[in-house]
Amino acid sequence: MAKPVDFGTRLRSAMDASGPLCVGIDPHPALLEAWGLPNSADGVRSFSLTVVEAMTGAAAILKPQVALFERFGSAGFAALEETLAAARAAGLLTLADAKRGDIGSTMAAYATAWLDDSSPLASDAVTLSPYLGYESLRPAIDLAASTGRGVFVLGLTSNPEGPSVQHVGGSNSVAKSIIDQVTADNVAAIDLGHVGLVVGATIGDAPEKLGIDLTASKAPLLTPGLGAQGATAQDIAESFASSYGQVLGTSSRDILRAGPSVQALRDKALSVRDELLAAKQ
Ligand SMILES: O=C(O)c1cc(=O)[nH]c(=O)n1[C@@H]1O[C@H](COP(=O)(O)O)[C@@H](O)[C@H]1O
Repeated sequence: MAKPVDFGTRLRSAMDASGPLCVGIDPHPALLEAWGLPNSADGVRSFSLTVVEAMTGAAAILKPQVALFERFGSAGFAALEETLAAARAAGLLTLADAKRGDIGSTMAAYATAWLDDSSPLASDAVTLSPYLGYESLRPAIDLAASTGRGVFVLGLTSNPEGPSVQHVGGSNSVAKSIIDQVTADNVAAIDLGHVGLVVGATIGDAPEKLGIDLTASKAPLLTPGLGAQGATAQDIAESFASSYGQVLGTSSRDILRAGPSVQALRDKALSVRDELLAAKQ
């Protein structure tokens, strides 16, 4: 069988075609209510399919937040499967925000669930938590490589509690050690590698303070924190500087609040995308 095109190449093509934007599908109860939808699996399905329709051609990738589907059990997972299938049919990449991380043998099962062609939940990429040690993620990193998919490993997260773990060690910080290992996994990539990093839009000068070189990592950089958590495209441009070309700006509530009108959602996403493009230095 022909080797699949690698994730970094597929993501770069999508970013070139539609802009450097990832739209989160986070069907929170308050958003469902604002959209006039029930707080149920049916409501979540309708919400998510509307986002897929609105974002076709306006975003490079969609990021369904798995917990907001999972809360409805099997019916919620069915809605997630339908959402992933609709995105695929529309030519949109998908990033399952599941934040998985476990001992290697269990990690292999998580990898199969989110990254194997045979799984109904197969996505183009999945978010991973490296707290059990970066190498414990190996089954997912390797399966992603062999199936043309990607992973996004938490590096410097957007929440205020993140530094209490990630900055520990100063110039030899926990975050730097994770990012160094991502860099090693992406070494053969020409442009973007298949191992992405989650680096919040809210991190300020943390990379500089911690001596972290995001550019050398060749990682696609997912930057939550834009919009609802207070960060702007300009903040991202300042924090990321020479790695800005790797940035995939991501926003959920700030864009989703424009719904339920498909046109209003699309217009809002396009304006966030244009701000990201304009902030490029
Ligand atoms: O991995 C993530 O997506 C993530 C990492 C992080 O550091 N911060 C963060 O906010 N996220 C997710 O990104 C989304 C942000 O949502 P908004 O704040 O509504 O834009 C949520 O789904 C979070 O779970």
